[in-house]
Amino acid sequence: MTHVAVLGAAGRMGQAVCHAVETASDLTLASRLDAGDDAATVAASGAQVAVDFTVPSATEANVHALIDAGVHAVVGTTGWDEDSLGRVRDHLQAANAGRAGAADPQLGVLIAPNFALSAVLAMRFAAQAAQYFESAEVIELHHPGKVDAPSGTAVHTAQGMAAARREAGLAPMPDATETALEGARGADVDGIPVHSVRLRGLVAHEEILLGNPGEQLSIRTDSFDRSSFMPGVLLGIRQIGTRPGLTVGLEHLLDL
Ligand SMILES: NC(=O)C1=CN([C@@H]2O[C@H](COP(=O)(O)OP(=O)(O)OC[C@H]3O[C@@H](n4cnc5c(N)ncnc54)[C@H](OP(=O)(O)O)[C@@H]3O)[C@@H](O)[C@H]2O)C=CC1
Ligand SMILES: O=C(O)C1=N[C@H](C(=O)O)C[C@H](O)C1
Repeated sequence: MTHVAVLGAAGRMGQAVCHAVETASDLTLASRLDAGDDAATVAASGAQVAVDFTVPSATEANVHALIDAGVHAVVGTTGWDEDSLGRVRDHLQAANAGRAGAADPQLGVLIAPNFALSAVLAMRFAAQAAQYFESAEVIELHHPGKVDAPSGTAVHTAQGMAAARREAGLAPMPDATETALEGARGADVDGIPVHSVRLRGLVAHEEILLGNPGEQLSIRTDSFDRSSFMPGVLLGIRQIGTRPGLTVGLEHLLDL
């Protein structure tokens, strides 16, 4: 039986994760934490794994506190960049070196921009397709309660496509626009325009558009309900104990 703590338990994702953990026969919900609670206290609740769906401003400090407390972490919160990921990687390396040969397990942290299978596949397909098209843009569409823009998924998608374009030696995308209003062409993520829509009724959606003369490829992922993220979160909880160090992206846990 794996004991699980949930950080951000009262939030939209936190509530769904608590329910998923409570209904899984191999997991026990050890503690629920929210704003004002100290992440270091999860070890006292007996949790071996903590799940973080909080806010971008809190998640990195939570993860460092969890590493210090000797608890594996599964993180869906957005806001990570190369610097913050590097700090977690270094912290884990030092912590695990200190635990080498000890009875305590080596610690793992999984940080995934998106836990939905459709989104993970969309990102993979977009990176595969990117080198074959002159033009590429990303449109992400979310519920209006979302605190950040662009979405972590859109940033990860655009970065993967930009890397594939660079490796293939593609020229910058054609774009003769003289922008009259700032923002009209979206945010620039490694040269790929990313557009953010916030609309009541939506949950989490993304469309990747790739264009060539006379043709277009559209790749679309829709999370109509937060249940779409739960199989990925549960997979992360079940596997993180056997994956020491930092893993970024659910694709590494899937047989894709
Ligand atoms: N990777 C993925 O698949 C997914 C990622 N996300 C991401 O997950 C994050 C949460 O999303 P969502 O659930 O919609 O957001 P919510 O705003 O609904 O929930 C966030 C919760 O975290 C709480 N919180 C804030 N600070 C802390 C802290 N220091 N410690 C513990 N809890 C804290 C908030 O409490 P209070 O309101 O009192 O401040 C709130 O209850 C976002 O970054 C979102 O982008 C969302 C869906 C899927
Ligand atoms: O805030 C959300 O809702 C979501 N956030 C993540 C993101 O920013 O990519 C994942 C998903 O899109 C839902």
